[in-house]
Parts: sequence; structure tokens; C-alpha cells
Amino acid sequence: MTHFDIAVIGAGSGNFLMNRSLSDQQFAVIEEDRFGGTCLNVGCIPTKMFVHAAEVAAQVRDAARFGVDATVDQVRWTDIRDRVFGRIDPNSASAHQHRENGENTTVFTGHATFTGDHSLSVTTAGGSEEVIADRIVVAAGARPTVPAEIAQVPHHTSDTIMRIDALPRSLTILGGGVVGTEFAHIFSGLGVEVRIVNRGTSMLRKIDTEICDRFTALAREQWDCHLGQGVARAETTDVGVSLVLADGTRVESEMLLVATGRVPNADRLGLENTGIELHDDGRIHVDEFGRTTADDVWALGDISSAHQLKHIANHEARTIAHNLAHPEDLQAFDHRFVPAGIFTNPQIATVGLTEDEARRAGHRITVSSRAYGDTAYGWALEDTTGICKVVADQETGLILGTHILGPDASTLIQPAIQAMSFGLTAREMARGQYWIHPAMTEVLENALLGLGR
Ligand SMILES: Cc1cc2nc3c(=O)[nH]c(=O)nc-3n(C[C@H](O)[C@H](O)[C@H](O)COP(=O)(O)OP(=O)(O)OC[C@H]3O[C@@H](n4cnc5c(N)ncnc54)[C@H](O)[C@@H]3O)c2cc1C
Ligand SMILES: NC(=O)c1ccc[n+]([C@@H]2O[C@H](COP(=O)([O-])OP(=O)(O)OC[C@H]3O[C@@H](n4cnc5c(N)ncnc54)[C@H](O)[C@@H]3O)[C@@H](O)[C@H]2O)c1
Repeated sequence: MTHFDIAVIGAGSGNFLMNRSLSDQQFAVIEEDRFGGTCLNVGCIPTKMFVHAAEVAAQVRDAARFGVDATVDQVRWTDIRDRVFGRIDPNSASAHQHRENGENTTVFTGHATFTGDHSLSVTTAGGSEEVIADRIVVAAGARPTVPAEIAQVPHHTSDTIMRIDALPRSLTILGGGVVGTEFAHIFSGLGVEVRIVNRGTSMLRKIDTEICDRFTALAREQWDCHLGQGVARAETTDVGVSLVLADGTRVESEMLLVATGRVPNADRLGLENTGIELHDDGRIHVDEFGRTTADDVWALGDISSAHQLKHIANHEARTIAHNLAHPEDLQAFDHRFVPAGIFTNPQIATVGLTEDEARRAGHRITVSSRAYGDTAYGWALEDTTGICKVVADQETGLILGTHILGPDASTLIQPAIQAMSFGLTAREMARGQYWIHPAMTEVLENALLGLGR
């Protein structure tokens, strides 16, 4: 049995806790898989590296529209894959090594479960070890869900599909959420026939309705979409896998990717041995400072947050690091304006309330939408589908939400996030600064001016 000041379960965002202000603390860092967690190894970073490769290919295919004739001769999948993981794997290994060599860190490679509020059993390759700690931070993340009707047929999840040895000719994606639409973009960009089966009648159902409807129509144009239907049964066939839908339609592809959501890993932590309480959806319950319902046990990121996003997990890790170092001066999480970027085709970015949410919350709102194609740079792009929408409060003039669909949406939205975070009104934001002409940001300027205050 070894005693530590702080034990951290999970070296994804949990690996950022060990900063200078806690250098006098002895840490146990417990990780059962790779350092860097989901984002580095199987999430944000590799997916965006693949998205870029897919967009290079898509741009070549689209070049003739601009008077440039070019063709994609070949997609060297294994070269693309090995470039991605040739950068990522050493990064993860060096993060691990850094903690192995750290003066105040001891790494345990294995699966941690609680045996009490401050005691853990770590199952390692060599047996099991007991770790006792005065304070424990749970940063154990989430994992992909696989519906029972799929479990018995060969399938991938986002954890495995990026390391396949060869591209399939066709891919069925079950789920039309963020993971499903990003992989649809990646694989269709690389030349794979993509089919999507989604229970909901629209894709990305949580986003603003206008953007959602527009994106769903564009998804139907580029992928073979089967929406509003569950899977009655799944079968292995000569081709690969066939999903039989409720109406009898068979959707068959060489490969199947399941992207039906992610569940917090709280069910695998022996929490029944602790005072840690859960939400109904399986997340660990934390207060605004990151404290669970057990004394001196904290939690952050996908295991506890309502937002499964890396920038949120990072923010929560920074806040908890501060709170561990300064228990007399606790800081609260800031979840007021949580932005998200969806790196599909077209890209989508969103922050704050959708139009419907703003109405339901009782705001008297003013709404303005502007097309990319109505700005000079939108002309240069020949864009016909992009849109920027701003929702503001009529009385205060404050921006309640911003929603963008189109190239570089996740970059274009940042001034809106800044204005919302610092309390600038839409008018101040539109009129109180220069907007570079003819940059794509003019679409946001025009949407703000369209609010009419
Ligand atoms: C395909 C994909 C793409 C994504 N893209 C984006 C994006 O573009 N932008 C964005 O903001 N977010 C994105 N996300 C979400 C983002 O990756 C997560 O929100 C974020 O990584 C969560 O961080 P975390 O530290 O909470 O969990 P993780 O990074 O998952 O870390 C948890 C760690 O705990 C370890 N662990 C779990 N249980 C135990 C245990 N009992 N004992 C020991 N170790 C344990 C795990 O092995 C893991 O390393 C994406 C997710 C996926 C799946
Ligand atoms: N760019 C990003 O920020 C990014 C990228 C990837 C993932 N993520 C995070 O990961 C989380 C999980 O993403 P996700 O796409 O797996 O989940 P999701 O909740 O976004 O989407 C799941 C989809 O699967 C559908 N579905 C669920 N069960 C089904 C079934 N049995 N049959 C058919 N369809 C079914 C749902 O209707 C939904 O459309 C996201 O919420 C997001 O927070 C973020």
C-alpha cells in the first residue's frame, strides 16, 4: 500500500493537474491505457488530421469549378494513417515518460477502482496494488456505446476505425451525431461510399433548427442517409455487414462504424464503495467547484461534465488544479457560453442558446441570418450553402447565441464567443471595431448589423 497526497484516475485531461502550484504534492497518476486520453489518441486530434487529408482530396475533386483541372490519382490510406499516428503515438509515449521521470509523480499502469472514499485498488499486468490518497481526482472519461442489436456483428467504433489497414469500398455509420458526421466527411472525402443510419429524423439534432435542417439536407446530398429509423437486426453477409431497418430496408456495406454516443466510465470505478453520487445519465455529480459528494474527491471532464468537449475538460482541470492548490479560495467552473465546432462538411460551430432555446427561456429575441454567399469572400469561395445566424436579446442587446455553418465556421465564431464572454452588446461588437474587408468574418459583421439595434 502506498500513500499519496493526490491520486489522479485517468491521464487524459487529468494529466494537466500536475502544475507548478502543486509541485509540493506527491501524485499517483493511474492510467489503464495511453497517456493523452481520448483527445490525443482516438478523438479530436487524429480525427482533425484525417479531416484535413480528406479535405485536400475533396478540394482537388472540386477544383474544376474554379477553372483548375486536377484529379485525385490515389489515396494512400496507410500513408495517411501512419503520418497521423507517427506524430501522435510518440507524443503519448513521451507524456507517459515525463510522468514516469517526474519528481513528484508515480505512474500506475492499470485499472483503478475505489475500495473506499480515499483508497483505490489498481489492477496491473502484474497483479494489483493499493493506493491511498488524501485527495482523489476522477478524470476517467467516457467510452463509445454499442447498441445490443449490433454487438454480435463485426463493427468499429471511433476507438478502432482510424487504425484500419485498408479503406473499405463502403462504410455504414450508425448514428448521425458529431462522431458520425465527422467520420462521414473523412471517409467520403477519401473516396469511400458512405451510408448513414440514424434513429432521429435529422442529423445533429441538438443544434439550432435552421442549421440542423440545412445540414440534414446537405447530408442527404452527399451521403446515403436513412433517417428516423432504428435497426431491427444486424447480419454478417458476404459483402460485410447488413443492417435491417424497422421498415425492412437493408443497408449493407463492407464495414460498420457505430457512433451512437458515449457513456461516462463511472460504472467501472467501484463507486458503490464510496459516497460519490451519480446523475441519472451516469455522470458523476459535481458542484460548481468540481467537488463530488465524497469529501476531497473531485471529478472533471467527460465523466462528470454535461459537455463532452476537450476545451471543457481542460478548463475543468485548470479550475480543479487551482482549487487543490488554494482550498481557501475556490474557483467555480465557467460554463456560461460553451462553444463547439463540428468538423464535418460543411463545418459547423455553435455557442450559446439556439433560437428555440432562447424563446423557451422567455427572452424577447431578435434574430439575424446572413449567407456566406452575400459577402465578398463568400463569392470567392462560390459558396452557396453557408450561413451565419445570431440570436440576441431585444432588451439588453446582448448576444444569446451564434450558429455558423460553412467553411472555417469554428474559427469565424470566436469573436462571438469573446463578445458573449465579456458582455459586449451586438451593436458594440458590430460598430466598435474594424472588420477586415473582404475577409469571411464579414458574414458575422453582416449578421450582427442585421439585428437592427
Ligand atoms: C472521435 C472523437 C472526436 C472528438 N473530437 C473533439 C473535438 O474536435 N473537439 C472537442 O472539444 N472534443 C472532441 N471530442 C471529445 C473529447 O475528446 C473529450 O471530451 C475529452 O477528450 C475528454 O477528456 P477527459 O480527460 O474527460 O477523458 P479522456 O481523455 O477519455 O481520459 C480518460 C482517461 O482515463 C483512463 N481511464 C478510464 N477509466 C480508468 C480507470 N478505471 N483506471 C485507470 N484509467 C482509467 C482512460 O484510459 C483515459 O485515458 C472527441 C471525441 C471523440 C470520441
Ligand atoms: N468536434 C467535436 O467537438 C466532437 C467530435 C466528436 C465527438 N465529440 C463529443 O463526443 C460526443 C459523442 O458523440 P456521438 O456522435 O457519439 O454522440 P451524439 O449523441 O452526438 O450522437 C449520437 C447519434 O446516434 C443516434 N443514435 C443513438 N442510438 C442509436 C441507435 N440505436 N440507432 C441509430 N441511431 C442511434 C442518435 O440519434 C444521435 O444522432 C459528442 O456529444 C461530443 O460532445 C465532439
